[in-house]
Amino acid sequence: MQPFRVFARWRSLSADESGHEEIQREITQNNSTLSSISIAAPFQSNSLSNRDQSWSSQPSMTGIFEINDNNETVFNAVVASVLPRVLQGKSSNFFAYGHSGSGKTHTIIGYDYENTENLGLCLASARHLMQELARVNAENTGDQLGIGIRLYELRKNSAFDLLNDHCECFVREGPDGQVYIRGKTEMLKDGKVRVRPIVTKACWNFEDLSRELQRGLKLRATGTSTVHDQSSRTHAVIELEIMTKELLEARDAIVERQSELVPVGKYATDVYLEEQIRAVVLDEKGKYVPNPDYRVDQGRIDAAEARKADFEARVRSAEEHESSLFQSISRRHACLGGKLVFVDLAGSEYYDAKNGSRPNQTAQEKQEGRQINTDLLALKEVIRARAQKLARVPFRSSPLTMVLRQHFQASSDTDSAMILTISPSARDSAATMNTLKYGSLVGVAGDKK
Ligand SMILES: Nc1ncnc2c1ncn2[C@@H]1O[C@H](COP(=O)(O)OP(=O)(O)OP(=O)(O)O)[C@@H](O)[C@H]1O
Repeated sequence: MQPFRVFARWRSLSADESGHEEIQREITQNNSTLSSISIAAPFQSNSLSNRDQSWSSQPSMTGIFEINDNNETVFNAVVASVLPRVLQGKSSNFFAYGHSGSGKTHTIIGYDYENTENLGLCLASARHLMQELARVNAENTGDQLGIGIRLYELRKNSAFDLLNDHCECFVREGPDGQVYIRGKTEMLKDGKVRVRPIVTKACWNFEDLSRELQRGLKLRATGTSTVHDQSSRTHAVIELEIMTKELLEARDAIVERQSELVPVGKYATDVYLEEQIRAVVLDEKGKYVPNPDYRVDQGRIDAAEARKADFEARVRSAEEHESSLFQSISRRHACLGGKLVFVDLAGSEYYDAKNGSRPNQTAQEKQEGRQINTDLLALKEVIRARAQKLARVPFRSSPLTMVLRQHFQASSDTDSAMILTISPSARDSAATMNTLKYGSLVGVAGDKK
């Protein structure tokens, strides 16, 4: 079986492309279950050099969807088979990769929320999971299972929380090696401090979840100025996790305890530094020497450290409570913690290592373009390293792979997939070919041992 499944999806010509010449394409089913795509660009296309006028991918595609295939067909082929595993508490990741306007959002979320056959992969999955959870909930009177949704867009080192007013959060690796996405430290009205992570909204039925998602996506649009182009300049991440109210509360309690620890930890550091500074003076040669008139108040340092240790213990106790609660609920419901992660990647037009940045870009756009290239290259390398079972997987290479690390580590690659969204318009030949080249490299990664 292919270590990481790659699919390609041709979208139909849009209204303003009607009359455009289409890319000539051919699919070859190889001896394995994998297919390859050959494309021959029309000769009047001036977007390709002669060298690039025809090209064949390696056998790397698990499936290829044609323009008449709707979202339901894609869902059935790509995601439906992993849902039973998610209902066993496992995780899977799905990526949409393609240039701006090629159909990533159409595939991941969909634009028609009313017709089930048009729901994107994320909403269709949520609908199926909610149906299953409703059946389980009806049979038991104790735990009520639902889906926690997180929705954020990633740009450089920041994540913008679309379920929390587009609040900016930062991607950081903690001393424990885990990656955290946290907002700025906020001072609340009651004087308490809070360090917000990305918000998880608990939903108990499909309609609520769909509404939350739509509300968040509107923020994505209004949080930017030139909507279409901007949406391609961020990676949108949607996480769906099966959970209960108690579990969510236990996780909120951890955040609360961690927030309480922040000022206490800072005070302990300040006290230590203050004491060390008072304990030295500058001599006539400008060197720091011990201050004969001051003795470090070790008692003050110890008291601050003891208080910090106390608050650290409170965090650990909240974490232990969450962990034991998780274990006890999952003994009753194996689906707890089952997770699906969908990533609508930034436009692949930025991934053009050979030709560099696009014309007419501002300095900021160029810098963002470079970051997106780094992210997309890093993602390919992570998938390749995992498929080849290398000892070192380069998760730290970019903020995107840092954020996705926990999801990759929790999931099996054979249950994850990338969908390459491609336009059949000859005008987009170069972009389409770049997308196919990238996907082909991802798809054959496991064979290059
Ligand atoms: N397979 C498809 N069938 C029908 N229409 C499609 C398909 N794919 C995309 N479209 C339409 O094409 C347009 C652009 O698609 P979409 O917004 O999904 O592109 P995108 O890749 O997400 O763009 P961006 O990266 O700029 O956000 C939309 O109007 C969408 O409805």
